[in-house]
Amino acid sequence: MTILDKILQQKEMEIEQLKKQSLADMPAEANQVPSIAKSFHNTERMRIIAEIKRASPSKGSIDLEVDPVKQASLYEASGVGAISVLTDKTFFQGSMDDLRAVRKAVNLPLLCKDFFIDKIQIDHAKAAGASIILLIVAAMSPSKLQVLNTYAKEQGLDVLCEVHDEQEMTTAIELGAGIIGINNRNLKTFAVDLGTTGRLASMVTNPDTILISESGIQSRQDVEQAAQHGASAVLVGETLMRAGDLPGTISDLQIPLSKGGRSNAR
Ligand SMILES: O=C(O)c1ccccc1NCC(=O)[C@H](O)[C@H](O)COP(=O)(O)O
Repeated sequence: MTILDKILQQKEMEIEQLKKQSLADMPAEANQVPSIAKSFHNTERMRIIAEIKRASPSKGSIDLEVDPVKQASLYEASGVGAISVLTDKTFFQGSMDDLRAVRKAVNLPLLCKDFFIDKIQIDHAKAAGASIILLIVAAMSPSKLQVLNTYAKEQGLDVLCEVHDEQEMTTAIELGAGIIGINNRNLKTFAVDLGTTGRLASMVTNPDTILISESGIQSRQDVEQAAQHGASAVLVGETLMRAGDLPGTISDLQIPLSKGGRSNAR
């Protein structure tokens, strides 16, 4: 059984519990933040989606003591374009409370980074203040992907559709995904290959698609490589969680996109 299979098995159990809980909605104004779909278009510099990541299956503990509000506020002050909050408890030591607290502290788009396989999870993410949710193509059938994608959009949420191989990219394109995350990490083996972004990005012909390179980004050189392939954003977790000089590290990664981002890049 792969780690992704184990995570999804755990999610099935959590979903049963979620169905028994009632939802306390966030105040409507809490979700009045610019959407990634709008703010990442025609960007003149690489947008950073900075992740709050206490631990992970591949790396174990990263920073178990992190204060998510303090970290998110530092990210915002450093000029990131969005914040990703890992809300999974079992494998990443995160929580929906983290997302809720961060929502109250910053005025940026928030990605609820979890393993969505049911509408009820989308309801909870929205209630906690998410502006965008993650749909991992490898985690479900194309028909379920379509159902959850439609449902999230009906709730006013953006969707980050995550792919790792050619077949998944074909599924994302057929879905009409406007925001595609190319995960450089294989979620079954943990192997990271930054070349994944280049390989899969070349399949995307719609110049309006926002491409995000995810995982394993450590340096300005890595970001330059992602930019060459049309990415206008990078999702960075561990490197920022461990950075000694957070503003300096973020500034270093925000490279200029000379042609004004992907829409003008082809
Ligand atoms: O990070 C993991 O070990 C992992 C394992 C299994 C499923 C998902 C996993 N990570 C989620 C992510 O997508 C990353 O946290 C995110 O892309 C940032 O990656 P990094 O910059 O390498 O911390």
